[in-house]
Amino acid sequence: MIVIHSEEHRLQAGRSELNDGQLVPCYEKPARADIVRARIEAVGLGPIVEPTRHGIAPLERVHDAGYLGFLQTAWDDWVAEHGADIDALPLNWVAPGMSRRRVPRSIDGRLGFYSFDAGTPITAGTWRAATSAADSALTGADRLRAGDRSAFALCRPPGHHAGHAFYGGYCFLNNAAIAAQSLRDGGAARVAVLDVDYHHGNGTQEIFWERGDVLFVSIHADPADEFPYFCGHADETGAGVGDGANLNLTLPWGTDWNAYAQALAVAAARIREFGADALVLSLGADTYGGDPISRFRLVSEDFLRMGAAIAGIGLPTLFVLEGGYAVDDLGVNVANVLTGFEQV
Ligand SMILES: NCCCNCCCCCC(O)(O)C(F)(F)F
Ligand SMILES: [Zn+2]
Repeated sequence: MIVIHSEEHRLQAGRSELNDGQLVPCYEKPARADIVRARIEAVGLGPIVEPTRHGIAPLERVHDAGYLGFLQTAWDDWVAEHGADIDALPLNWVAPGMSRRRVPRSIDGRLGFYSFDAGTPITAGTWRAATSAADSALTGADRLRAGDRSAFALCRPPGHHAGHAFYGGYCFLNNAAIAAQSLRDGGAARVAVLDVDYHHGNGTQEIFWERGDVLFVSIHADPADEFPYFCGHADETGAGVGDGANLNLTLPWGTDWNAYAQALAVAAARIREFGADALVLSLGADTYGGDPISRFRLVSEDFLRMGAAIAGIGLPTLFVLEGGYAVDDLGVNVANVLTGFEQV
C-alpha cells in the first residue's frame, strides 16, 4: 500500500485550543503524524511518497470560494489586528435568529462567521499545512484511479469536520470529501465515504447532504453526548436526491469492539448495496480506549479486525487520516487498520 505524506503538516502547530473552559495545548499536534509515519516505516507497509500539488481547483469542487479566500488571508489579517504572538481563535458565532447575510469586514467577525468552535487555531502555516493534506488525499485518489487497490493519505490537519464554508474540530479542508469528489470527477460513478473516527463527520455529511452519487456512512459517539453535538443523529438521512445516501450509526460512551463490529457490519452492507466504485475511509483512531478526549473502548488488536472488515467490503480504498490523540499508541492503531486490510 502506498503512503502519501507531506512534511508541510508540521506547519500546523497551534499553541492552544479552548477545551472545557480552558486554553490547553493542542491535542492535534505534529507528533501525531511523526508517530504514524515511524510505525508505517517500522512495519514496512509500503513506499512513502510526497504528494503532487493539485492547486486550488479540486478544493473549489468542495469548498466555497469565499471561504477558501478567507482561509488564505486569515493569518495576515489577524496579525495586522492582533500581532503574530497569538494564534487566531474566534470569539463569537452566529446563533439561531442572527443574520448570516453579510460577511463581516473584521477578522474577528470572519473567524466566527466561518467556524463552529474555538478549538481550531489558525496559524502562520495553516493554509500551507491544510493544502498539503488535501494534496496527499488527492494523490491517493490518483493512485486508486491508476488501479491501486489501496492507498493511505497520512493527513494533518484532519478534515472531516470542515464543511462547504466552515472550519472547526481541528479541520480546515475536508481531505476525504476532496478526494471523493476527485474520484467522481475522474470517472467513478458512485463513491462511498465511510467515517470510523470517534466523532461525527459533520463536514462530510454537509458537503454531500443533497448528493445521491456519494454515500456517506459514519459510525460515531452519540452527538447527544459528544462533539460536535448538533448533528450526526440516526434520523439524518440526506435531502433531495441525496435522501437515503447518508447513514449515521451512533454508539454510546463505553462502546467496545463487539458493539462497534455490529455497526461496522451494517455500514459495510449499506456500502455494498449502494454499488460504489471506490471507498474513501476517514480513518480516525480516537475510538481507542486510551484516547484522552474520547470514550469508546477499542483495544489495539481491534484495529486489525477493523481493517479486515473494511477489506471485506471489496472496494478500492483510500484511507485518509483523521483523529486519534493517544499519541504513543496512535502509530500502532493506525498501522493495524492498514495491516488488517492488507492481510485480506
Ligand atoms: N469536551 C469536548 C471537546 C471536543 N474538542 C474537539 C474535538 C475535535 C475532534 C476532531 C476529530 O478527531 O474528529 C478529527 F478527526 F477531526 F481530528
Ligand atoms: Zn475524532
